[in-house]
This record gives sequence, structure tokens and C-alpha cells, in this order.
Amino acid sequence: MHKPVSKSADAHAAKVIVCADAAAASRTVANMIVAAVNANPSMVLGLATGGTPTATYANIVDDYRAGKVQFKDVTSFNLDEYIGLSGTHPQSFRYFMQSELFDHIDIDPNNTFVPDGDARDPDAHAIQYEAQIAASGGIDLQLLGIGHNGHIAFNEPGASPSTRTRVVELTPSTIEKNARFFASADEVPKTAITMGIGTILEAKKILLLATGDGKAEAVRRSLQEAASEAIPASWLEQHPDVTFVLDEAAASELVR
Ligand SMILES: O=P(O)(O)OC[C@H]1O[C@](O)(CO)[C@@H](O)[C@@H]1O
Repeated sequence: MHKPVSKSADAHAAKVIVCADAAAASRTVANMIVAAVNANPSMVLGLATGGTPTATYANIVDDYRAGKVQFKDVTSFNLDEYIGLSGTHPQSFRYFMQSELFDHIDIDPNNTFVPDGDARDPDAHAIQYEAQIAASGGIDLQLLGIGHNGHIAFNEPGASPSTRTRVVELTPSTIEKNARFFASADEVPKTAITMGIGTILEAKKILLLATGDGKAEAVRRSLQEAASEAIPASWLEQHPDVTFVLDEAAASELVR
């Protein structure tokens, strides 16, 4: 049991699943996604990038190859993309999704949506992206990671729960953390297009995967402090169907 310490009376308690290690947490999330697709083969999936979900995607590819699931009628929307990187740039989130998941399953490429980091008018593109999500009928299941500073997608501290898909500036700490994927911090784009917190909160169901002790404080503050702009993931308390899937390390600061 995890006590929702200091949460407001109208907060929804997230479900929390603690797994022995990152591999088990990744497999748990893959199983949940595969089960959801099998229950609704034409579902709309919200997908995340970053280091955290790579093992989950590898597990999903394994299940696809084993004939346990098909994606031919699934539509996907990714959370975010760096501005200035085209989809062929190896550090773009479009490239990541192709190489980690889409190129290995039967999803229709026309039904995979990632914000276009190369859009001529990123503000207009963000509005169009929202319209595309709405036209799809909305996201059925949204996968999230969490940043060390509590960000979800690229909604950095300061983001309100009413934010929509838009252009944002990345914080120096996020740029520094993500520099590990680039040759140097100087190469990390300073701006991105991201779904807003309000956009994310409209998903019917939300799964947040966090692994490693570097995420322990952000996880604890999200689950056990009053929601505030200081920790964007804390706004998830406003959603009635959120599950945090953690490894022991990411769960290690929770008051149990
Ligand atoms: O999984 P990582 O690499 O720790 O990243 C944390 C979060 O930051 C992002 O990279 C920013 O969107 C997310 O993709 C991810 O959920």
C-alpha cells in the first residue's frame, strides 16, 4: 500500500505496481499494452520516447513476432518532438519510434503520428496535431515516462493542467540529461513541440513507467505531494485511471 500523503481530498489515487527490476516493469507495461490492443484492435495508442520505454517496445516486438498481437488497425500519437530535427535525424523521436517499434510491427505508417520537428510553422502544427488527435476519437491508452524534474512529455515545471499541444522551451536540466543521446549538450535542441498536460489528461487511461533511483524523488512527489506546477506529473491526480509501473528503485522513496 502507498499512502497518498498530502494529496487533496478530490485527488484520484493512482494505482501503483512495483516490480522487482526494470526488466520486469518493462514486461508488465508491454503486457498491458498488448492486452489493450487485443481487446480493442483499432485503438488509439499514445506513445512515449526516452531511455525508459525501449525495453517495453522490444517486448512488444517480441510479442508481435510470436503472433500474440497485431497493430494493423492501431493508430498512434507520440507525445513530443524536438524542434529542428527532421524524422531522419537519429536523435529525433520519429527516428526513435521507427527504429524501436514501428519498423518491426505491422502498424500502418500513415496511422503513426509524431509531431513534425521540421514543421515550417510549429505553432500551427501543434494546433493541427491536437485536431488530429480529436479526429481519431481521442487517445485510449497513453504511455508516459517521467523526467527527473517531474516532467511528462516535454511539459516542464511551470506547466499548468490546462496546457495543450504547443511549442515549449526545454529547461537546462532536461537539456543536460538528454545530452547523453547527443554528441554534446550544445547539440540538444532548446525547444520542442509537446502534447499539453490537458491533452494527456484527456486520454482514457494512462500508464506511467519509471525505473531507476534517479526517478525516485519525482515519483514520490508526483504520487504523494499536493499537485502543483513544480512537478508536472503530479497533475495526473486529476485523472481517474492512472497506473504507475515502477521498479523497486523508482519506488524507493515512496512512503508505504
Ligand atoms: O526515459 P528518460 O530517458 O529518462 O526520459 C524521461 C522523459 O523525458 C522525455 O525524454 C521527454 O519527453 C520523455 O520521452 C521521457 O518520458
